[in-house]
Amino acid sequence: MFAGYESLITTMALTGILAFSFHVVLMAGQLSLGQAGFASLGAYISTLVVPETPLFGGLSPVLVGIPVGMAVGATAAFVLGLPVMRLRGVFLAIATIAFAEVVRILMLNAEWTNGARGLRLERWVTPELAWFVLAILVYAFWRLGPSRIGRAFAAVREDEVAASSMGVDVARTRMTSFVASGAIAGLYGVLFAYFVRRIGPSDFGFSMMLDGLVVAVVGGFLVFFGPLLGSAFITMVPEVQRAAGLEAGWIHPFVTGALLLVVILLLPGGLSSIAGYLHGRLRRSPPPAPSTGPRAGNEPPELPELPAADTPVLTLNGVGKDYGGVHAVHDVDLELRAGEILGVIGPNGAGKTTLVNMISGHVAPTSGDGHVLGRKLGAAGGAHRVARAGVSRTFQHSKLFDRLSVLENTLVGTHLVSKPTFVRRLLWLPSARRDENRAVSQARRQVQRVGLADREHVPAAQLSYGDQRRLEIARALASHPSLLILDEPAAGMNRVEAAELSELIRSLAADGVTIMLIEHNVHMVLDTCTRVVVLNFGEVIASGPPQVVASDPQVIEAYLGSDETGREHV
Ligand SMILES: Nc1ncnc2c1ncn2[C@@H]1O[C@H](COP(=O)(O)OP(=O)(O)OP(=O)(O)O)[C@@H](O)[C@H]1O
Repeated sequence: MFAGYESLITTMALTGILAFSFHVVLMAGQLSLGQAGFASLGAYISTLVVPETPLFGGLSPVLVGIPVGMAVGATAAFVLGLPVMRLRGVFLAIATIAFAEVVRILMLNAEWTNGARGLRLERWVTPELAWFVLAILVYAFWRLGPSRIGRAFAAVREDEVAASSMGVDVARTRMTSFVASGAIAGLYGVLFAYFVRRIGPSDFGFSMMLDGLVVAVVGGFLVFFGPLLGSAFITMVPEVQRAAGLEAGWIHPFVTGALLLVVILLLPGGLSSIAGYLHGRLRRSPPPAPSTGPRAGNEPPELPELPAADTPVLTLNGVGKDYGGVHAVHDVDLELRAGEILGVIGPNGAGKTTLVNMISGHVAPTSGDGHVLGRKLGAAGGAHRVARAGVSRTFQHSKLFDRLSVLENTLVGTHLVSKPTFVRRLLWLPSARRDENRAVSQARRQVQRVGLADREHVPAAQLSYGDQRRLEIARALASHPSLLILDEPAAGMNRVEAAELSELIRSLAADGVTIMLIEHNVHMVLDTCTRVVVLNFGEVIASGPPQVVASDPQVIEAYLGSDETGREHV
C-alpha cells in the first residue's frame, strides 16, 4: 500500500508516539528525559512474551507485547517517580537522564539481552499498525485537554501554588503525567523493537531522548496534535535533504538543532501554535468554551452546604511563624465565624500574608495551633487538602494561569466541585458532557459575577491589572468556598472599581460565604468589613468593629497615622 515509503511512514508514526511520551509530561510542566529507559525496559521485556508466529486470525504478535511494554514503562515510571517527583526543572531532567543511563548499562551487561550485539526480532509492525496506535494517542490527547485532569495538568504547568489552592493535588497530578509518559514510552519501545528488527542498548541512548524532546517541543505541547506536526516535520528533514542532493551527515542534526532554537526563541508554543493562531484569526465569532459549552437549562454541579451562620470557621490559638530570627507572625489568637467579613490590616511586613499562608496551608506554623473548617492547621497534606475543606484564596501578587483564558482559569477553580471526566470523554459518554457543561456553567456564573463575561476567551496575561484581580476572585469563587481569603484584591483598582469590589464582597457574605480581607485600602476595609484585626510586627494590636479600631490610638500610631505606609488614611 505504501510501496517504497513503508519505512518513512512508519518512522513518522513511531516518532510521533515517542513525542507523545514527552508531550504528556511537558503538558504538566515537567522536563523528564527518562523515556529512553522506559522504552528500553518495555522493548526488552516484551521480547520475553511476544510469540514468534502470528496470533489467531493472522493478528500481529506485537499486540501481546504492547500491553506488557506499557505496563513495564508505567511501573518503572511509578517506581522512579516516588523519589524523583519532588525534583523540578533541570534537576528532574538530570535525574531521569541518569535513570536512562543506568538502564542502558544494565541492558548492555545482561546476558539475556545479548549485550551490545542486541536481539534479532521479526518485523511485526506495519505502517498501518503504527498509524493506528498513533491515531489512538491523538484521539486520547484530544479528549484529555478539556477534561478535568487535562485542566489540572495545565494548572500545574502554569503555577503549582495556585493549582494547589484550587484543590489540585500537585504531587499526584505530576505523578500521573509521569506514569502516563512511562506507559507511552514503553509502548514506543515495543513498536520500535518489532519495526527495526534488531535492538541494542545504544538504540535507547541520549540521542533517542533528544529526538523525542525536539519533536515534542517543535510540534508544541499546548495543543494535542503538536507531536503529530512535530514528527511529520522532523521526519521530512532527511527526505528533503536527500531530494535536494545534500548528503552530508551533519545537515540533519544541524537543521534539527536550528529548528529547536528558532521554535524556542520565536515560537514558544511550537508549530501547532501557528495552527491555533490561524484558527483564531479565521474565526469571526469568539472561540467556543474549552469543553462543549453550556446549553440552555444547564445546572451548576451539586454544591455542598455552606456552614450555618455564626458557626466557627477559623480558630487560631497562639499561632506563630518564624523565618530564622524573624518573627513574621507571633502569638496570634483569632476566631472567625460563618458569615463574617474580617478585615486584616497593618503596615508592610506586619505578617498579614504569612498569616493567610498558614491558614491556606501554604506555610506551616512554627508555634501554636488552630483549626480551619475542622482541619488542623499545619496538618500533613498541603494546600489542596485545605482547599478541599472549603478554603479558597487569591494572592497578593496575581497567580493566574497566564496562557489560559478567563473561562479556562475559572474552570480550574471548579476542580473540587466537578467530577473526573477523562475516561468518560474517551468513551464519549453523555454523562461526561453533562458534567463538563455543569462545570462550565459554574465557572461562567463566577465570571459574570465579577463582570468579566465579555472577556471570557481572553488569555489571562492579556487582561488589565484590575481585571486580573477580578479573575482571581472568580477562580477562587468557582470552588464554592466556605471561607474566601482575599489578599489585597483592590491593589491597582481605582475608587469606582474598589467600590464595586466592596459591593461584591458584601453580596458574597450575604450568600453565606465567610470572608477574610487583607487590604491596604483602609476606606474599603472600613466600608466592607464587619470586624477588623490590626497586625503590627506579627502581633495583633487591635481587633473589633471597624470604627472602634479606626479610632484606636495604637492603630493610628502604628498604621493609620503613619505617612511612611503611603496608604490612604481614614
Ligand atoms: N519566605 C520568607 N522568608 C523569610 N522571611 C519572610 C518570608 N516571608 C515573609 N517574611 C518576612 O516576614 C515578615 C512578614 O511578611 P509578610 O509578607 O507576611 O507581611 P505583610 O503584612 O503581608 O506585608 P505586605 O503588606 O508588604 O504584603 C516580613 O518581615 C517578611 O520579610
